[in-house]
Amino acid sequence: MDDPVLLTGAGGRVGQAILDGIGEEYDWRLLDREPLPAAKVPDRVTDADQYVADITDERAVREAMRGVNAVIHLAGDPRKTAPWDSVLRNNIDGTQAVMRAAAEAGVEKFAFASSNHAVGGYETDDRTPDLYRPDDDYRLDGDELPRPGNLYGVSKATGEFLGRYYHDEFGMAVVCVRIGNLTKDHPPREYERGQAMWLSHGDCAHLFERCLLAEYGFEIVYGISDNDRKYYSIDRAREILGYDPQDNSANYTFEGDPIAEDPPTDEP
Ligand SMILES: NC(=O)C1=CN([C@@H]2O[C@H](COP(=O)(O)OP(=O)(O)OC[C@H]3O[C@@H](n4cnc5c(N)ncnc54)[C@H](O)[C@@H]3O)[C@@H](O)[C@H]2O)C=CC1
Ligand SMILES: O=C1O[C@H](COP(=O)(O)O)[C@@H](O)[C@H](O)[C@H]1O
Repeated sequence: MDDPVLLTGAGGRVGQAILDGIGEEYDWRLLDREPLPAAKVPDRVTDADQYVADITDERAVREAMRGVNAVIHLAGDPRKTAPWDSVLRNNIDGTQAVMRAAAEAGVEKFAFASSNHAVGGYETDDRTPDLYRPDDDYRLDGDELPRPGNLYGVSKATGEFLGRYYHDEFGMAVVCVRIGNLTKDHPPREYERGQAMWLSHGDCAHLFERCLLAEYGFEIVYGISDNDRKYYSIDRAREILGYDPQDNSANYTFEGDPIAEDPPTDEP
C-alpha cells in the first residue's frame, strides 16, 4: 500500500501497539487531539503528517484525509463507564465525522475499533463464569446482533452501524474489529474474563495490518489472540483477513507470568 494511512487516536494504547509493530512499514498520517511526543512517532513520520485535532472538527478531519487510501479509526472515549455526553461526542459524532470524510474522499478501506462491550449483554448470569473457561464451547462469531451492556457499548454498536451505512451507500470497505482486552507483554493479571479476550500487542499490530491488506466488503470480526479460553470466534478474522495470531493467554499463569516450556532432555 503506497498511499498514506490515516491513524486516528495514534497516541493511545492501541495506536501505539500498532505503530510499535508496523510503524516503519507504511506512510502514516497520525491524528490525535493530544500532541504526540517524539517517542510515540515512527522515524519516517514528519511534522507535516501529524495532525493535532479533535475528530469532531470536520474541517481538520477532511484536511487530514486528503490523499489517504486507508483509515484505522481508534480515537474515542475507551471507558466502559463513560457518560453519554462523552460517547455521543467522541464515539458517535466523531466516528460519523471520520467515516463521512473518508467516504467523501474515496478512501478504499476503513478499519473501525469496536469493542467487546458492543456485545457485553451476552455475558448473562447463566453463562458466566463458565463462558470464560476453555471447556465451554459458547462462541460469538460476529453474525449476532449487538447487545451492549453499557452506553460505551451502545456507542461502539452505533459505530458499526455507521460502517454498514458507509459501506452500503458509498462502497467503502469497512471492517469493525471488536477488540477484546489489549495488554502488553502478558494477559491481564488475575482476570479470567480479560484472559479470555486477551489481545497481545503483536497480534494487535498484525490484525490491523491485515485490515489494510485484505479484501473485504463489510465485516465484523473479533480482535483477540488465539487464546484457549475464548468465547469469541476468530474464524472470520482468519478466513477474511488472513489473521494468524501468535499469542495465547493459556501460555501464562493466572497471575500473568509466562509458563516455562519443558527444558529439552538428552533422552530419546
Ligand atoms: N484498549 C483496549 O483494550 C480496547 C480499546 N478499544 C477501542 O480502541 C480505541 C483506542 O483505545 P485505547 O487506545 O485503549 O484508548 P486510549 O485512551 O489509550 O487512546 C485513545 C486516543 O484517542 C485520542 N482521542 C480521544 N478522543 C479524541 C477525539 N475526540 N479527537 C481526537 N483524538 C481523540 C486520545 O487523545 C488518545 O490518544 C478506542 O476507540 C476504544 O474504544 C476497544 C476495545 C478494547
Ligand atoms: O472496550 C474496552 O474493553 C477493554 C476490556 O474491557 P474490560 O471490561 O475487561 O475492562 C477495556 O480494557 C478497554 O479500556 C475498553 O476500551
